[in-house]
This record gives sequence, structure tokens and C-alpha cells, in this order.
Amino acid sequence: MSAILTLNAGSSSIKFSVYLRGEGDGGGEPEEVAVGQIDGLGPDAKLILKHDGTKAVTDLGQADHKAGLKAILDAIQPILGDNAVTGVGHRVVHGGTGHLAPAVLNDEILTELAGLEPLAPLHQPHNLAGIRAAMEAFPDAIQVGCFDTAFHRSHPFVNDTYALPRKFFEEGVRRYGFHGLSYDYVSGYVEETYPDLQDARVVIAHLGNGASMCCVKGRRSIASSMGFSAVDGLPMGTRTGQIDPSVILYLMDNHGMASKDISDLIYKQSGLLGMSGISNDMRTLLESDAESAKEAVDYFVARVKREIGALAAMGGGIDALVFTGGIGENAWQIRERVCEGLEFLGVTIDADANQARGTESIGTGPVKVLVVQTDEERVIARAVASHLG
Ligand SMILES: Nc1ncnc2c1ncn2[C@@H]1O[C@H](COP(=O)(O)OP(=O)(O)O)[C@@H](O)[C@H]1O
Ligand SMILES: CC(=O)OP(=O)(O)O
Ligand SMILES: [Mg+2]
Repeated sequence: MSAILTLNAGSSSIKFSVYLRGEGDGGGEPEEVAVGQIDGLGPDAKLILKHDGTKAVTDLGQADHKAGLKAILDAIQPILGDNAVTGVGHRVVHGGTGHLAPAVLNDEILTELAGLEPLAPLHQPHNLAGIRAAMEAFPDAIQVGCFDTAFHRSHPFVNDTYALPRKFFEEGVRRYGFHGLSYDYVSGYVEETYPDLQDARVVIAHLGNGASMCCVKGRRSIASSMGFSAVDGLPMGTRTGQIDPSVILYLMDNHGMASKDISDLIYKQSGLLGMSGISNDMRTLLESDAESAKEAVDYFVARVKREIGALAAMGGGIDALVFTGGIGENAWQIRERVCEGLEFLGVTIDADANQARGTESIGTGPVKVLVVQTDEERVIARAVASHLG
């Protein structure tokens, strides 16, 4: 048997999976044998590993992305045993205009991808560090990059551009959209599981530490809430989401802030953390009695609602609303509050079904409302398997 490893460095986590394939499996579906993640990167990181029907949680204490990756490579060695890793698949958040499909990585592509780091500072450097570490750890394996942006390259021009002079569009100042691996998985899952949703207009809310939304029609992305970078659209754990560009000019002119300070502010100090002054973690905010925590959650919910309306309009209507990502999958309170008042769109949910963990279909009106566990790793593993042939 040979093994495929997938690495998915998010802003607050590194997710990974190990898959096995028999000789001559061709591009067949790889079998997942272990899955895990490092959660809460920072002062209180934890390694969670699920394997052979067991779940082990190891406290790592202070761990950044680099320490997390080392812990993952150590933890999977006993699982790999004698099975050689022949392919490693990586989530790469930004692929620019050039990457419409997964690509076998080499030094030239890595240099090109490093040029996109300023547009995804919470992800791209970690994605590339993971690739370099995997090249060192598994020198005989192919390294396949799977791009979050690729799924959205089907956007029509109006949803791909800003109203700037045309030369900036040509230069690559576009609305790329992110979380594409998640949207790819979820839209495929929805179409396969619900035959009445073939070619349907599906609005997917990927709500995690990073959060975005997408309107998908017939498995193609029509529009996304994220744009040129992964800071646009919804407020997130530590990111502002959409902000008037004049606020940035104001900060430069009145607070003497330079590009690095502003980047730190809009990517790392804002969103749920900045508004609440308490935490970027939705769990903590939902448990808190502080007014600032309540206001941060109110703002998050309001922005998700606004985006549902906008994306339903872009799709010419809505047949299904899907919640996914750490918050979308787990926080029933957020789903309930988001759906409140959306009856005019045909979105209504059953309160008990929404609160029952593991219930997938929670809608009671004409619009199907689904809670789907995303699986970016499977999309990556499939891409690696198809490259291995
Ligand atoms: N039970 C829960 N209730 C509310 N929020 C949750 C729950 N479980 C996880 N989350 C949220 O999910 C976020 C992580 O989402 P995830 O999609 O895994 O993150 P990343 O963006 O790093 O990939 C956490 O920051 C936390 O706010
Ligand atoms: C693009 C992005 O925000 O990713 P994540 O949610 O994994 O941080
Ligand atoms: Mg993620």
C-alpha cells in the first residue's frame, strides 16, 4: 500500500489526513485511515488525532504553525508504518489568476506563490512552509497544490472585478474568492445527496475562524463574499471583513499607520476579537455575558444575513442554504439567528432539528436548509490520487 498525506493550514488550525491506496487503484477514491487537526494555534494548542476508532487529544501548549506541523509529522509516523508516502496534497489559499486546477509543485511555482503572500498573510506563508517541510520529509513524494481560489475562477466578469481602471484588473486586482476547496466539496456533496438540487441555486455559508459565503449554481461559483484577499466580506475571528477603503486612508492620515500596521489591524486585531475585546472564538463569545461579546455576535449574524440576500439575488433566487465550517457546523445559535426573519426568502427552520447535533436537513420551508460537514482534505486527496494515476 502507499499513503497520501493532506495538509490544510487554516488561520487558527492545521488539519491533516492520511489515506491509503492499493497498487493499481488508478484514480479511485483513497481510503482515509487517520484524520486530525491542531486546534487553537497560539498559547494553548491541541493535537487531535482520530485513528482506528479512537480519538486522542494531546496538549501542545504554546505552538505556532511550524511547531504544529512537526507535531503532525511525528504523530503520523506510527500510522504510516511501512507504507511509503507517494503524494502530499496541500491546501494553498491563493493561486492568483494562473491556477485553475491542482498543480504538481516545484521551486518555480513556489516562488510565484510566495509573491501572493501579502494577499493572504494568515495562510499563504504557512501553506508554503508546509510544502517545504513536506518536500524535506517526503522527498520521493509528489507535492500537489490545491488552490482555494480555483473554484471561483468561473465568476462572471461583474463578480470578478472592482470598479477600478481596467489596467488593474489585467494586473490581477480581482475578486478571487477563497474557501474554494470547501465549496467544491460541499456543492458536490449536496448535488450527490439531494437529486432535487441538481443545477440548483445554492448559497453556502462557510463560517469558521475565516468566514465567507458563495453562491453556487450547477456546482459553479457565481459570486463570493471574499475578494482580492481573504479579509473581505464577512467579519471573521480576527479579520474586519468588508470595510470602506476610506477608513484605511483615515488611519494612515490620522494615526500615522503604515501598511504593516494596517495589515496587522485588519487581519489580526479586528473581527470578533477586536469588537469584543475578549476572544476570536465564537464558543467563548456565545458563553459570555459581556455586552461587547453580544455586539460582536450581533454584527456577525447581521453580515451573514445581508450576504444571504445579496447572493440569493446574484443567483436569481435560492433553492438551498448550507451551513458549514467550524461555526456553521457547530453553532446552532448562530444558524437560528441567521435564519430568523428570512421567511420572505422561503428560509425557515425547525428549532429542534437545528439544535439536534448531526441533523443535516433543518429547513421546513421551500428552501432546503442543510448543515454539512465540510471535507477540504477529501478534495485534496482526490486531486493527489488523480495525479498519481
Ligand atoms: N460548538 C461551537 N460553537 C460555536 N463555534 C464553534 C464551535 N466549534 C467550533 N467553533 C468555531 O469554529 C472556529 C474554527 O472553525 P474552522 O473552520 O475549523 O477554522 P479555520 O478557519 O481555522 O479552518 C473556532 O474559532 C470557533 O469559533
Ligand atoms: C481563506 C480562509 O480564511 O481560510 P480559513 O477559514 O481556513 O482560515
Ligand atoms: Mg478552514
